[in-house]
Amino acid sequence: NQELLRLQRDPNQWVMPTGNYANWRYSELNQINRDTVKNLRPSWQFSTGVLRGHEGGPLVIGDVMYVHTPFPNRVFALDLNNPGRALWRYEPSQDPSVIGVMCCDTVNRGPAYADGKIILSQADTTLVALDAKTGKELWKVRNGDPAKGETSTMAPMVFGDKVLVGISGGEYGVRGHVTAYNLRDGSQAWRAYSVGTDEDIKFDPQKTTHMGRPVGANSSISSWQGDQWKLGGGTTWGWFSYDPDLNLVYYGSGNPGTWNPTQRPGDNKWSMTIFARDANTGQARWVYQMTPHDEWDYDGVNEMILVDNLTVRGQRVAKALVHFDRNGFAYTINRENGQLLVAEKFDPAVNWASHVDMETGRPQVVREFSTRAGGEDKNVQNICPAALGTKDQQPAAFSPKTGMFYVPTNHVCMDYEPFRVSYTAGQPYVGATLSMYPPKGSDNLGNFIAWDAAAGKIVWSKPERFSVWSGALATAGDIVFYGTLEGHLKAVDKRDGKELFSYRTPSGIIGNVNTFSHRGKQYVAVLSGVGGWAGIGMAAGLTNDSEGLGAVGAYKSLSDYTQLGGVLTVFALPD
Ligand SMILES: O=C(O)c1cc(C(=O)O)c2c(n1)C(=O)C(=O)c1cc(C(=O)O)[nH]c1-2
Repeated sequence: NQELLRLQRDPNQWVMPTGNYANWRYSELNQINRDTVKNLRPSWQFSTGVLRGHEGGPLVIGDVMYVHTPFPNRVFALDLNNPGRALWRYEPSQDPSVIGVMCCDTVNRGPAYADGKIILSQADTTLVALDAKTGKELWKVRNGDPAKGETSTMAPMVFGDKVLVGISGGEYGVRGHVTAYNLRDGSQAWRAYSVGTDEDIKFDPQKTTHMGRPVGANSSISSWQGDQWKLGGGTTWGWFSYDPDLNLVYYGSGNPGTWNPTQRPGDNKWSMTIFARDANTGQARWVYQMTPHDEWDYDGVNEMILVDNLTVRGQRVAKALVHFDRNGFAYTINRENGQLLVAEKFDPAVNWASHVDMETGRPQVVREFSTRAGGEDKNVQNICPAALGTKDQQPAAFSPKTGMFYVPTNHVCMDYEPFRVSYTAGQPYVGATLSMYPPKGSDNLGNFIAWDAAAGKIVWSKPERFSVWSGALATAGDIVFYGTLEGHLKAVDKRDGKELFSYRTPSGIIGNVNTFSHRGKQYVAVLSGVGGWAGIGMAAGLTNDSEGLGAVGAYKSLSDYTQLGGVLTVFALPD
């Protein structure tokens, strides 16, 4: 989209949830920097009136800030010339029964902006375009059916004249897809499934490649038993990135249907897969399946960060993609052709696989931590990472100034007991009982790390009491921001992770930090409002340790530090 290509270069604005098409979450602004950040103060705050987990962050277009909420998915257009005053408010009417089929809290990762429209993907899968000036509905379309467990939490993205959106419901046997709608009127342009026939998944058996080779005919269906692919999962609830020169969009697919691996033999393609698709047609150029035949719920949906000119073991790579997967491996890939360059653990605790075979691309699974090796109803213990991964949806930041990645991570292990389930539409299709805890010898559940994607190495690591469930922001001020589940907004030195600033906001932070400037002054904005999978105990009022798929027990003490409540805080330096 020409307008977005232009606007994403303007550091005064924040025009898409990911910062730019490459998912950098980086800003050239440097008024707030290593020396001045200690003076940062809240400038104004805004309560959203919604209690559950607030993911994503506000967009800033010109003089207007657009703030969204979890279900019921309110949107506020706030006037930056009169901070906190709403120019308009929008609240869709949605059947609240959708709340019951959202796996991991009622979160929403933010709307998209393009061509004078704000595009929101509601929990009930309605995609609605609003007039950015007035908040009036311009068009809306239904992308899925909550009665079958299809919901939405993700941020849509606009490419050219289309808006692309995915779907949630991997815990309900939903077959994932991404769908492009025409920005003009909401009519459907194309839809590509993660699993299914070559036509459904938009693969060309001869031209679409995996590890450099054509995938061949029926690559997905032949990797499933019988009709199981129809409940195959591979939902698409994470982030999109886009390379305008290659005209390719990148994203990952989630877990295969049912968490009980014994019930679904085969590689379960193309769940747990990175896709590179043509933005005009949806046709797949290349794919890479990170976790064939998943046994741990390591959804592959985390963001793909696009960087240029990396030198990996002496080889110059003009166009690379870096991805921190739930499975604990960080991948560096040639984004033109899908060639695997680096796959290394980004938490030393990761134990389910010894390494990734660089010839086949397959992780080498350690038998002791295979959840199917002992059959059903066997409790496999001390698997690291836990199902919520070494990193979940919380996005990392990239600084072109340092060439480093700044990654919010989880440091959590699990016991996993698979059991047999049968499918009923709209009912959980999980088939595993979990408990979660920190790795042996650790008492912290998270780390904030800096990562070198060419070498595949941690540069520094800063422990946090809880998982870092918020998205990072790197700036030209030589600092990196992130939020903690206790509710602190922190700024650290990009060189060594040394804490330079910490401020306690009213609730735990699972939102993504961003920055903008208005009338010559730099601001930093973040949503507080604890929740998400890590905070599901508090968000949904669950108290039994095994509830929330095992997250309730692990994060039990969170309520000693924070309480629910959505608040936007905007920070600035004193005049
Ligand atoms: O399979 C799915 O469709 C699906 C959807 C979502 C979601 O939409 O939020 C999550 C997950 N899976 C998931 O596995 C997960 O760890 C997770 C964490 C969160 C969150 O926002 O904290 N959502 C989701």
